[in-house]
Amino acid sequence: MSTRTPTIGGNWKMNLHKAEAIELAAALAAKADDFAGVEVTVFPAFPYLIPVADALAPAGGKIKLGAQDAYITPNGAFTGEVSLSMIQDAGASVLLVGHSERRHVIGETDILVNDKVLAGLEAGLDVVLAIGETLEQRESGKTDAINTGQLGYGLAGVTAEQMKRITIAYEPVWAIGTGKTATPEDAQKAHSVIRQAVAFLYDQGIADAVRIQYGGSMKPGNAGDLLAQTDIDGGLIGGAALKPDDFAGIIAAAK
Ligand SMILES: O=C(CO)COP(=O)(O)O
Repeated sequence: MSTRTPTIGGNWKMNLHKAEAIELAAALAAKADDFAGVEVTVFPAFPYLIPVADALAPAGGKIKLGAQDAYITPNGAFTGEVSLSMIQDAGASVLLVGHSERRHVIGETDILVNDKVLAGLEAGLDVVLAIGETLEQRESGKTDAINTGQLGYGLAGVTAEQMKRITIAYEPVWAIGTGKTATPEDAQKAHSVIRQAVAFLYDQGIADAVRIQYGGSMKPGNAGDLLAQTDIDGGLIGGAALKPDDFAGIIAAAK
């Protein structure tokens, strides 16, 4: 049995306006005692980091605040970007990097993803590194090559000590927002390969300790079977994280 603490993230993406974000955060804060034993993080859109931090305050740190992205350099002339120190100032302690929507829609490269991982760690944040293959890559047999490649690029330069602050999110792109979930067996296979790759890059102890979350149409109804897999240590949730009962149901499944 794994000693890894399950970790469930709610990636709100570009959803919810201020009142809705506060309402959801307050509803989760009210349930925070039920989340004992599971690390829970929410990732609101940038403008709402501060009001969400305030709404989470009654949970006394039991729900972490994360940012969906940040730029790599200190404050300066970078129009439209948000710095690491700004997200920290707003209350975030976790940084999500390399989400497929940033890789495939916004066009972030492996090099920029790696720069963000290193800068986030350097700033003292915990970092969630998201990786995952597209449908075309899966159908052409490249799933493991893509995942291990994105993993290796993403972690380049990350020290063994810093690996304690890394969580990996395996999110098959074809399962995100589509209602198509990877089968527990397929997800387990991918997670196992990712863990072996961490052992290859670092050592077995680090591979055994790192948490690997699954993301892609995880819901209360399928979370139990996915989270029961040996190498699935949690979930990164999109759509179902916008509804407090669904998100709490997934957290309950992670216990
Ligand atoms: O992209 C995801 C989380 O980062 C998953 O999104 P869905 O749960 O909506 O498929």
